[in-house]
Amino acid sequence: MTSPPTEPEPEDELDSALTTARRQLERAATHIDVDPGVVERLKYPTRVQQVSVPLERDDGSVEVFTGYRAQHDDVRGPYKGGLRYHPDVTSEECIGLSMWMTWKCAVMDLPFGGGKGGIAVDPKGLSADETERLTRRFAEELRNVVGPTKDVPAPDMGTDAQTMAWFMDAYSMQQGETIPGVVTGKPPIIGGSYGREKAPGRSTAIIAREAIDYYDHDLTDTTIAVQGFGSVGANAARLLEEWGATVVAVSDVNGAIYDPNGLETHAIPTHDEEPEAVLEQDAPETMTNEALLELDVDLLVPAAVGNVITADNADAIEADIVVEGANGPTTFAADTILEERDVPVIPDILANAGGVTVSYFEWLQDINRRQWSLDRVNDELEEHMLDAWTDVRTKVDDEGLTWRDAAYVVALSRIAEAKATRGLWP
Ligand SMILES: NC(=O)C1=CN([C@@H]2O[C@H](COP(=O)(O)OP(=O)(O)OC[C@H]3O[C@@H](n4cnc5c(N)ncnc54)[C@H](OP(=O)(O)O)[C@@H]3O)[C@@H](O)[C@H]2O)C=CC1
Ligand SMILES: O=C(O)CCC(=O)C(=O)O
Repeated sequence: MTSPPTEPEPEDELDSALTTARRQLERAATHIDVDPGVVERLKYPTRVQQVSVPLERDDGSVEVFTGYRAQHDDVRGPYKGGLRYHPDVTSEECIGLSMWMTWKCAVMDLPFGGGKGGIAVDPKGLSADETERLTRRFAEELRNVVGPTKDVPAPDMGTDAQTMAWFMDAYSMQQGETIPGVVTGKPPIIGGSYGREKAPGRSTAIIAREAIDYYDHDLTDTTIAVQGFGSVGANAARLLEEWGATVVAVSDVNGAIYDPNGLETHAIPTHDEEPEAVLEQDAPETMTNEALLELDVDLLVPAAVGNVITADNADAIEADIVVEGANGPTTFAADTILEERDVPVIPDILANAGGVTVSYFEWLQDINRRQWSLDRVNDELEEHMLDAWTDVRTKVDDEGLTWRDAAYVVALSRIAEAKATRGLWP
């Protein structure tokens, strides 16, 4: 078994999502009795499909973008995970993110494995028509690797319900029949689930609420800073405010607004409603994203991009609790520093798992051609999140693990047992 590095290493260059995911896996594996062969297999994806996606721009010129779909592991069910449109998308990033999806689905006990993909493109530089053409061509290029029983994409950064609608339509046209279950996160009118869009923010809020209670804080007396005001951050911030917390700071890519008396988060447009609008709102103070992370608040929710809490700023984090809304916001080295400083970090694979959980509900609805009410979705989500929280919390309490190690141990035990039961062929 590999020993985890004990000392944080300097981070001249930040680790890729893949390196971080592998280091987290190796560390977690030291806490359970797991076949080293299983751990070795889990360090690698089953496959990564790389495709060229040509796009005819609105001016008639042609540009070729690179797209990926990483499929990490499917021992527990079809690959599952989002499609990201962002300039920084790479093969390595998709593999790391697909590994996190494998653990996320397992920690939630969903019958899925992990996948992730995307296109290296700035979606803000595309018209709606261009985004549609790009998405349809991407669906065409991925036609052989996706499908309701193979690999089921969903929204992630830079994609949304409309993107999924185009993807589903293109795939259905290729197959000659309507197949809603090829993607989740679609609009409800074509088989999407009510509540999917807000689900990762909702689960982040639910887990934050439980963590606040666990550490003997009172939600109505809690100050919160949220980085990123998109699908995850805005919905988490708004719910936590509805539940009585004081959201003192939120941000978008350009910076943050701060009000020590609390912001009215429902009055601030989300990324979906109006990108880059946060700094235009009335607030007593503005600050950088870096300063937001270092605010002296009870709870910090990084909900934008990866690698924002690093060895360089981990010592300056003043929050009592960190709940990860984004995927991979904390580097491996920063995790170690925060552990030494007794700052609990509730990991992404638990906190933001509401998205994939409601995606699972959507997949069930599509297979059964039934639609659940929003109340049913939210009730079932609450139940699933509390079950997963209890599983992870029990490991924290009984074995003294960090929250991330505990979540990994829950996930890895389920995956390892499934692999042992199915065996390695040939
Ligand atoms: N959508 C989903 O279903 C799920 C998403 N996640 C993860 O949550 C994170 C956010 O995703 P999502 O909410 O969907 O994304 P969105 O695209 O909806 O929103 C992203 C938000 O982050 C802001 N942002 C972008 N770059 C930066 C930056 N460098 N610094 C600070 N803020 C920035 C954007 O600002 P602006 O408006 O100015 O562009 C926007 O407010 C990602 O890590 C994603 O993988 C996790 C689970 C599910
Ligand atoms: O809903 C899904 O299938 C995946 C969402 C996702 O990409 C994530 O949780 O990071």
